[in-house]
Amino acid sequence: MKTRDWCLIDSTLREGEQFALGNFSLADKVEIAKALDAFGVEYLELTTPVASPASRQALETIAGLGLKAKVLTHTRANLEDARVALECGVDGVDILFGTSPALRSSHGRGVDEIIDESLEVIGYVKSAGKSVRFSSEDTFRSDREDLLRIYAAADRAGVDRVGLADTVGVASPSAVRELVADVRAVVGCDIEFHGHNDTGCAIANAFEAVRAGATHIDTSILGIGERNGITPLGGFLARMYTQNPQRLQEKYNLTMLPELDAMVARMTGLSVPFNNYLTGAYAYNHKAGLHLKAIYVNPGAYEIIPPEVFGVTRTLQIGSRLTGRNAVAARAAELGLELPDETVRELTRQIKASADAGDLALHDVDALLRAAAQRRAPEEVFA
Ligand SMILES: CC(=O)SCCNC(=O)CCNC(=O)[C@H](O)C(C)(C)COP(=O)(O)OP(=O)(O)OC[C@H]1O[C@@H](n2cnc3c(N)ncnc32)[C@H](O)[C@@H]1OP(=O)(O)O
Ligand SMILES: O=C(O)CCC(=O)C(=O)O
Ligand SMILES: [Mg+2]
Repeated sequence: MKTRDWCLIDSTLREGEQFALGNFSLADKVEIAKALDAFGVEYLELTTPVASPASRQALETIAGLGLKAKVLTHTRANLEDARVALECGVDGVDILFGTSPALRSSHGRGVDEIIDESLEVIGYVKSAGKSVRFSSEDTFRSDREDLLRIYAAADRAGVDRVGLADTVGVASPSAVRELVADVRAVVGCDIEFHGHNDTGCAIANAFEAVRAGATHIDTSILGIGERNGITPLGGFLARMYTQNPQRLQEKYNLTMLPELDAMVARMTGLSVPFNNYLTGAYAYNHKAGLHLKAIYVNPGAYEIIPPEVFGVTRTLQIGSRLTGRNAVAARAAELGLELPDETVRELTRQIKASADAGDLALHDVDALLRAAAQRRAPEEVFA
């Protein structure tokens, strides 16, 4: 399916800092910013400089690095916050205002006040010649008419982008598709989507947003953010790779992904999750006999994305009770051993029986195969 061109706003340095363990030092932040820039993300979003002295220092430092990626910061719809943001040398300011009943009861503004205060900040940032985005926080629990009125007003005021934020992860892919299409009908500017993963839809929702006309997608490395986080960079790119592999490879240095995931894992003191998209330890592990047979013939049989595209490698787990004779024969061939079919079948039976008490490591499988080959005349073993 043809989609509008889209780009990434990586928010590891803003949403990711809101992750429980996202306590990055200045050196960490600079390392993250440089790595994401080398990867090719188009925008970096950083925490508001009014959050703390170190937040301001990080924003000034990263805005001054001369990166190719544009540096944005995320502020309230508040003139003082915007003024400080501009002082820090950012390329653009992402402002937000909660529009749902739950958030309006927290900040206390009605729709007209939200519009008035936001337009003042939009005008202020535009007059400084910088880009500005308006996002309605908790979009998917907000009244549709209010939302469209607010977005249309922001668009008329010259905002560069409007943002839809699934702040609590309640949206489904069809809800995202419908709302992005409705917003697309009332604004001419770009549309951004920010999706939380509380109900496991963050990647699918970002994907539907793009298909419905969104141009900017928020991600973070490993998906870190408030609670269980947002659309993960790697998982979203895996989804988009299936749509247009060539375009993705042109846009980003995809083989850097394992490095990015490992970097944030190290900085947060966690491991990359075992089942992580693309870079998890077992994301390219093949175990069952039927799978192994097909993989030896054609890896695409059980892989939608070749692992080398994202700089990872596949593992074939041959020493389990689920193994099959084709896998055992293929491993023997890889070792340069030629074994008759009956020997391979017998070895397969042995491996299965042993593995019932625990998987055999590959070197144990290899030892069995070599021992079987040695029991035969050398001239029969090596063709
Ligand atoms: C869904 C999200 O992730 S939104 C982004 C969240 N990011 C952050 O919160 C950044 C880190 N935050 C901070 O460091 C602090 O909250 C600060 C510096 C921004 C503000 O600190 P404080 O002045 O101490 O206020 P506090 O955090 O207690 O309360 C938030 C204030 O902002 C107001 N506010 C909330 N949203 C907005 C908004 N979109 N625009 C303007 N004001 C807002 C609230 O009404 C409240 O002010 P009030 O007490 O006068 O009603
Ligand atoms: O500003 C935005 O679009 C998103 C803010 C945010 O982090 C959220 O609503 O979850
Ligand atoms: Mg968020």
